[in-house]
Amino acid sequence: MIEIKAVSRFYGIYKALDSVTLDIAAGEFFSLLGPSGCGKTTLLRSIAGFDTPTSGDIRIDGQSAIGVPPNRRPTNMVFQNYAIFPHLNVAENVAYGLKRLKLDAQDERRRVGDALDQVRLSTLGKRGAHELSGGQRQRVALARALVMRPKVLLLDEPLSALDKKLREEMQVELRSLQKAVGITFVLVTHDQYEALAMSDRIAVMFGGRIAQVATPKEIYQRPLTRAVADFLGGMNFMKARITGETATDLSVETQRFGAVTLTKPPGFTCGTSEATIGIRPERLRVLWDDDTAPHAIEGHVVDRHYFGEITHLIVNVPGLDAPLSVSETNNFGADDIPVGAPIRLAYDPDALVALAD
Ligand SMILES: Nc1ncnc2c1ncn2[C@@H]1O[C@H](COP(=O)(O)OP(=O)(O)OP(=O)(O)O)[C@@H](O)[C@H]1O
Repeated sequence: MIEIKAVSRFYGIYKALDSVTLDIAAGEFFSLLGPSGCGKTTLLRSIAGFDTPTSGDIRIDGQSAIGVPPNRRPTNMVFQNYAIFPHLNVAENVAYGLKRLKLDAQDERRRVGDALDQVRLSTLGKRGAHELSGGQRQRVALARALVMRPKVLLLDEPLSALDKKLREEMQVELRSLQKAVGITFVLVTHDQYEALAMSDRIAVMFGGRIAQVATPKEIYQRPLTRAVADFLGGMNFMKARITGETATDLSVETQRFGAVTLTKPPGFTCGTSEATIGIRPERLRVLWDDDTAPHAIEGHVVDRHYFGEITHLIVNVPGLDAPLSVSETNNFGADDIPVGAPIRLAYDPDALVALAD
């Protein structure tokens, strides 16, 4: 549906996009995720036609979009600071973009009604724009884009102005809206949880480049680089000695996690004697009383942070460069483990990943 081929964008000598190549499928909910300044908005604006790549090609629905103005593309964009007109009511706001299509009044009414239904605002058509909550205003902005019946909806941090609870509700709503309308959504966000919760696939970007493209589960559980692992959540990083290497695998020996064979990440520099490996904090499980596990390590709790449903334990393990971070649910009393207590942690060797730098 959208083919991005070797797209670069220079601002003077600054490279905001560095040879980005990416395919987004029809009907996909695709997220561009990365820290501020990584180039994700520039890429989205290039798909919309508000920015022009310095080199490379963007094809939408099989046709090159380079040189095609935004209003001639089968795309529509929902901006971060969604401008809705304060002097128009909800239905008039939604109808605004349709005026240039010069539809007959009945057609126009039907399309506005459909768009309001899609965002569950059909009872609020007559409301003034200033009489709406943040979530309702966001839905008006979505309806304004959907009423144009685009093949691709581009969303630039659409939920960032909403408070946490409403944002989480809107994430669920946006996801089901996308499934219901069946069109391609491309979302820009710097919030990893938002990307994980909503997307079919995520591209993680750093410094104008794509670091990894994968499903939420794969990118969280199998990050290819240290930076991707770190951006997507907590990760315990460790150095491991390389004892064997094939085209696809890396055998390593670690101080406390023993000898393991891991998938070699593409881009891993061969010929080094050390690798970085990682394990997510929730993949370390507290062993209580007489519990046993095929793989376990021992240490002492040096700090504890309470987060309601979970507790983070910081565990010192002799022989490791840094204490381990452990995320445990509070169902069994992890929030009561005293600082200083000895602790045993179970893990599954499959949870270890080798990471390229
Ligand atoms: N018009 C411009 N002129 C010069 N530099 C620009 C321009 N627009 C963007 N940049 C630079 O290009 C880089 C990428 O910007 P972009 O807005 O795409 O980042 P982003 O990942 O979307 O960040 P944010 O989340 O903060 O919006 C940034 O370093 C930014 O300063």
